[in-house]
Amino acid sequence: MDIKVVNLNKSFNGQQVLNNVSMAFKNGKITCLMGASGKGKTTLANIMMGLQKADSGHIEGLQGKKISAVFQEDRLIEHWDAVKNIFLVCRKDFTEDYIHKNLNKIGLTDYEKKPVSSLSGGMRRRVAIVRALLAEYDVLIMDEPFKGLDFELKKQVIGYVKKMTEGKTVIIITHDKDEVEMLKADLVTMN
Ligand SMILES: Nc1ncnc2c1ncn2[C@@H]1O[C@H](COP(=O)(O)OP(=O)(O)OP(=O)(O)O)[C@@H](O)[C@H]1O
Repeated sequence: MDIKVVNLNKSFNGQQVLNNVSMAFKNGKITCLMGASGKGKTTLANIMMGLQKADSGHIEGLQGKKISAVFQEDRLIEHWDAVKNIFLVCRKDFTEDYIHKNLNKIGLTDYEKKPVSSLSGGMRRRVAIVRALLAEYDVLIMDEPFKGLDFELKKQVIGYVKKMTEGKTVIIITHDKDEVEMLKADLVTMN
């Protein structure tokens, strides 16, 4: 079932952020959500994840679905290493060895037994991405997940995300048209 956002409204302190927003995300496909800063993309993602409540309107197609997420911030446990961060939330049938393989696949090296606080921004980003992808989910929501990765790395990580999410419903918030093309994703714009 597709995800349908129907007539969603949300205000903060009397300022309307979402004004009768309606849109759809295709089941089993990657859709990019674009729109100028401040248009409410993150707010919509938060409502989809149940982290915030809409003032009115509703969302269809998420009932009983497990959602995994990459937030704008990495939200890692700073004093734990990468593998421990991922192992905490990944599918219970995944081993530490499999986690290492996934980190290596997107070019991560020299991360072992180090607190993630000591890794570079691009390394931490990739840890957050692998953590989301190895969790159990039906729907994956990613808020500017590739921001800060250089072009070559972005290509590599996007290839990995595409492969790992085949057949899943994925929503990616981005400001970058190149990413939409590289992902061969559908595009939904917030006006
Ligand atoms: N908890 C909150 N309290 C008050 N205002 C908020 C809150 N969350 C978001 N806003 C406001 O809502 C508006 C939309 O914010 P949001 O982060 O959803 O936009 P966005 O489209 O994701 O922006 P960006 O592309 O810059 O990430 C902004 O004006 C923001 O200041």
